[in-house]
Amino acid sequence: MTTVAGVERGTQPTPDGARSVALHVRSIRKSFANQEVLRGIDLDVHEGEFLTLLGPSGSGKTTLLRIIAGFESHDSGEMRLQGNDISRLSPAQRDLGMVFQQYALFPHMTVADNVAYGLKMRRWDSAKLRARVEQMLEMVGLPHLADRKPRQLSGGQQQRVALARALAYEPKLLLMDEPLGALDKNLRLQMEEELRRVHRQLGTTVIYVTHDQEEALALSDRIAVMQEGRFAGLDTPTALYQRPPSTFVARFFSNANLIPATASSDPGSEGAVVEVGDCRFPAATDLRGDVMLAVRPRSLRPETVADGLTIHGTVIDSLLMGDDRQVRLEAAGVGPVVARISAAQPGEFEPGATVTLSAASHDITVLAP
Ligand SMILES: Nc1ncnc2c1ncn2[C@@H]1O[C@H](COP(=O)(O)OP(=O)(O)OP(=O)(O)O)[C@@H](O)[C@H]1O
Repeated sequence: MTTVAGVERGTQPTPDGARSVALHVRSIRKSFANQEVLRGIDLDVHEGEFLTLLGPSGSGKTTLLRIIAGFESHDSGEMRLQGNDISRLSPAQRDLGMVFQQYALFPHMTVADNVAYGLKMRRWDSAKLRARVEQMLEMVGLPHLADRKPRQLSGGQQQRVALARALAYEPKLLLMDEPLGALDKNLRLQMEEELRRVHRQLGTTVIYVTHDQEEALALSDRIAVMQEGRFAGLDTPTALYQRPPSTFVARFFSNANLIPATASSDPGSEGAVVEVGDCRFPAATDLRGDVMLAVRPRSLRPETVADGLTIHGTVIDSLLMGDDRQVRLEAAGVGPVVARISAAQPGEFEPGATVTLSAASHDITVLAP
């Protein structure tokens, strides 16, 4: 029952068919020395959901995760885990799984003992414990390294052990803060696949922190985009990417170009018409007056369209990126614009070249400025 956005993946419906809420967060506020870093966070994470907190440095992601974990107190608001108020519980009482970038393994213990640690703390009997450790090491592909010490492992292998350790006792909720941040790109992609597979297999509810859009896109059922202590958007990756709710999300999440325009009522229809320079096209929006058009680099193509935005510009630079070419141009009446065009596309895209690019109206989101 996996969908494109993966929303249904691994979730456990309640008898009435709705997905039950694992973590319920309402109106969480937090200030440090008069600076408000969380400004009223509302969030319901569903059973089995993989939810990512995505945002620039300082937007409050780690603070929110630490408050959920119990390492940090909140000033006001409420938090319930599977219906129970956890606000006053210590981190140990909350019993959550955690994988942090800096959350090191115990160096003096073997890999197997690291994975067994949480099970011993919970007094699992030894036969059950051994079977579980074996199963978890199997799951992360490291059964042959059970007797090694952490220093004898690569960074990626250490993160796999950390994941196995956090998941071993089937926590109600797994919190992960930039767990792949220290890994190189290839290893990160490999670990993303691994995380997706493990999540599908176990159906654990996960809250994941990252500032990397691609990582968030690859992993998440839903993404909460954080901006200065608030959610600027909370939706499936596809919805946020294709229909960003604000200019901040458009820029941060899909690297969209933001192009000033004017929207007015279309005398010929119920809808609106958007004007940029001498280009006019119908648009799906209730906004009128000054607006901002969000146009993703990939939506701009070297062709003309009947309904949409057409821009003429001079190429400033052109960068080959594998199958794509990233072209930056200065467009007449619009300003700087970035387009991402197939490298196989014939045509002149070298600096100084004059080009015409268009985006179809259905690929353009009209936003309040
Ligand atoms: N213990 C603290 N004392 C004072 N200020 C803090 C403390 N912890 C965090 N802050 C401030 O709160 C704000 C949010 O920090 P937080 O670490 O939650 O952001 P973040 O989105 O996780 O950033 P990053 O991606 O850089 O980790 C920042 O301005 C930070 O300086």
